[in-house]
Amino acid sequence: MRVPFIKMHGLGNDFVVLDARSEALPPIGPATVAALADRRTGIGCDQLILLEPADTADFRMRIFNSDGSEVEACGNASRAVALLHGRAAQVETAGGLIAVEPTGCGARIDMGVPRFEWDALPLAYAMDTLSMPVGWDGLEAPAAVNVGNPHVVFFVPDAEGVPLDRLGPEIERDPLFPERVNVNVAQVTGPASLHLRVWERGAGLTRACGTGACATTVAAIRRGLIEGRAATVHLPGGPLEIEWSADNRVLMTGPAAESFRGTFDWGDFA
Ligand SMILES: N[C@H](CCC[C@H](N)C(=O)O)C(=O)O
Repeated sequence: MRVPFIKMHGLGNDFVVLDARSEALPPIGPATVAALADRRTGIGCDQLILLEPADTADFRMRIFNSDGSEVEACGNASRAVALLHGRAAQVETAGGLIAVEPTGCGARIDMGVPRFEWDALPLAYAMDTLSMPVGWDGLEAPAAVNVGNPHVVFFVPDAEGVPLDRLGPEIERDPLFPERVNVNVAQVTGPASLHLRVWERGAGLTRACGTGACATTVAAIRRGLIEGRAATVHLPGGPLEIEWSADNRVLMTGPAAESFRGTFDWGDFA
C-alpha cells in the first residue's frame, strides 16, 4: 500500500506528516513509527505526526517520538501543521485543545495553560516545582512545567558547556518522572532573551523544541529571570517568540516549512 507523506520541520526539528483526515490509514504501532523515523533506513524524523478527523475540533494531531512513544504535545509540529492546513484551526491533541494560526512563514500557536502542580507534571512525589530540591552531576534545582507535555528546566551560566548528551537520557529516565521528561538547559542572555538546548523525551537532542521554549520562558518568568512576559528563545535551529499572556496562556510564534513530499510502501515499515 503506497502512502503519501509530507516532510516538514520547525527550526530543524523535523517531522514526517501523514494526513489521514480524509482517508484512514492502517493502525500505526511503535515499530512502524521507529522504522519510519530511522534516518538510516527510513524517511527519518524526530517525530511522526498523524492527522485524523476529530469530533470536537477541526482535526486531531497525534504525535509519536522517534522511539515510538506517543505523546501529548509538539510545538514545532503544531506550526508545521498550521502551515499545511493553511488557515486558523482548533486542533485536538492528547495534551488538550490548541489553537493554530498560520502566519506568512510559519504560525502562531496558543499552547494553552501551563501547569505547575507536581502531580500534573507528573512527578513521582510532591515537591516544589519552581525550584526542585534535586540535582544531577552539576545540574541543580530545576523548575518543572507541563505545557501539554512534561518539561524540566535547568538555568545555567553556560548552556553550551553542559554535557546534555550524557545527562539528558539520565534525567529523562529518572524515576522522579513517571512519564519520563523533556530536559531543557537554558542560559539567560538578556532582559528578554534565552539560549536553550533540549534533550527531548523519546527523541534525544533536537535542533529545536517548541514546547521546551514555552516551558523555559514560563519558568524564567516565574523565577523573575527575565523582564515582562515575553522572550525570544534562541535554539540551535533558530529563534522562537514566546509569550505567557496576562490571561495565562502560552503563545508561540515562529517559522515552519515543508521540505518535500513523497510516498512509501506501508508494507516496508509495518
Ligand atoms: N519530545 C516531546 C515531543 C516533541 C516536542 C518537541 N519536538 C516540540 O517541538 O515541542 C515529548 O516527548 O514530549
